[in-house]
Parts: sequence; C-alpha cells; structure tokens
Amino acid sequence: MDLLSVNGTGLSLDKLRDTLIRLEDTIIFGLIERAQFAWNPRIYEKGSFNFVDGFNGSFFEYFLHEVEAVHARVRRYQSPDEYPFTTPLPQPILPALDYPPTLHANDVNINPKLLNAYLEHIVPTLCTHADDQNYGSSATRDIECLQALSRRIHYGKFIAEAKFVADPEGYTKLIRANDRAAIERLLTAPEVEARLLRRLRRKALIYGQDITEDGTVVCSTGETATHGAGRPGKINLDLVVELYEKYVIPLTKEVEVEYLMQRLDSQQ
Ligand SMILES: O=C(O)C(=O)C[C@]1(C(=O)O)C=C[C@@H](O)C=C1
Repeated sequence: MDLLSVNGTGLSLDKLRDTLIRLEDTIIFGLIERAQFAWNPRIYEKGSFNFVDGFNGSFFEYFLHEVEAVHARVRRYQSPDEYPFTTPLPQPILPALDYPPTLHANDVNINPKLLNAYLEHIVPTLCTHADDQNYGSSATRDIECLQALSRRIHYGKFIAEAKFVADPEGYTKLIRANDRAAIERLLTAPEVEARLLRRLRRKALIYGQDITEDGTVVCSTGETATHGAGRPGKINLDLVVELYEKYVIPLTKEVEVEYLMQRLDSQQ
C-alpha cells in the first residue's frame, strides 16, 4: 500500500472507492491475460509433476509459494492491504516500514475461500477446456489475478473502518448483538453496486478491443463480436460481471463484516 495514501487524518470512503475502481482495471486486464491460455487443469492437480525437492502439491501451489516467498522477502505482506495465500513465508530482508495505524487489530484473511472460487469456478469458466502446455504462463497469470482480487477484497477492511467511524453507534449495537446479517444490511450500498456492475461491463467491452494506430477498432468482445472483424472477443462480458456479482462483491462484504465483528475487541 502506498504510504502516502494512508498518511493523513483518517480514511475517506470516496478515496477508498477510487482505489476499488482502479483495481477493476487491473482485474479485467489480468483476466484478459489469463484467458489467452487454456485451462491447463494439469497444473492444479497434485502429483502431476515430480519435484526434485520432494514437494507433493500441485505445480500451481509450488509456483504460488515460491513467488510469495520472494515477495515476502521484500516485505510485500507487511503492507496492510496485502495478504498471502501460502505459509510459511520467510522474513523480509528490508527493514519494516512505518505504516500509520489505520485498521483495528484483526486476523481476517479470506484468501482460502477466494482461491477455491478462483480455481473451481473462475478459471474453468474463463478459459478454453484444453491443455496448451503453457503451464508457466498460465500460473503466472493466475497469480497476478489472485493478487489483484485478494487486494480488492481485503480493501473491505478499510471501507468497513471508514463506515464504522461514520456511524459508531449503529455498528456497535449490531456487533454487540452478534448480528452479522444486520451488519451486512447496514454496510450495503445497492446503488454503488449497481453502478459498479454497469461500469464493469463497459470497461470489459472497451478493454477487450484492439485499436489500430489510426483509431480503428478491429475487434470487439462478447456481445458485439459479430459486428467486428470476426475474431472472437478477448473476454466474455457476462463472465466479468458475474465474477463480481458472485464472488468479488460478496467476499468484500464478508471481509467487511468479519472485520467489524473484531472491531470492538481490545487491542493487544
Ligand atoms: O463501496 C462500498 O461501500 C463497499 O462496501 C464496497 C462494495 C463493493 O464490494 O464494491 C461492497 C458493498 C457495498 O454494497 C457496495 C460496494
């Protein structure tokens, strides 16, 4: 997380939402990149490859852990908006940064749920069901998508903090009553979600197009592909919207609720 963005006198919901909007671009481009390769289910199956060092997970698990180990060494996971998928990870080789305290102490990390949804539902829907042997490329794109999705979803903690500070009485009552459903109702902003889904469809349509040097659009995605040059779209628009509807928004809300459930716990 950019230190400058947390320096100051508290969290602004508008600024946090701007970050979520920017992350939409990262996520859409990440999905477009992954969709260029086949599903390659072999990379997710345990025991498909023999590892010299005796690792008995899948190729993807191996790669994910190795990437996270390197990132941990450069203190990626000390940033309050970065959460790893694997353990154990090495200590950073860089000294700790002094992040201003913005979040209440909490242990919310829903990456296991995200990983499961990504591998079980998102990749098989996004990619052609084939094996093109682009194993390293596929796993690299997977990791980029997962990191962006995880960051977006765990940003829910900052959003929840901003909402709590704006209405401490309302949330405190519901947290004390252990009423997760009511907390979720209180933090839900249906008009924000509706705008997001409309924006996402337009972005996926535009980002999925190829534009020549003279500005001609030579290829368009999904629903308008038949009006283009006949080349199939880079990404299915419904799929991007569905990904947000089914996973990204619900998981963000889950992070918000779980963070708030720990919001009144005394700090260690
Ligand atoms: O922007 C907010 O207020 C959020 O809580 C984030 C978010 C989202 O995931 O995009 C989640 C819940 C709200 O209903 C609206 C949007």
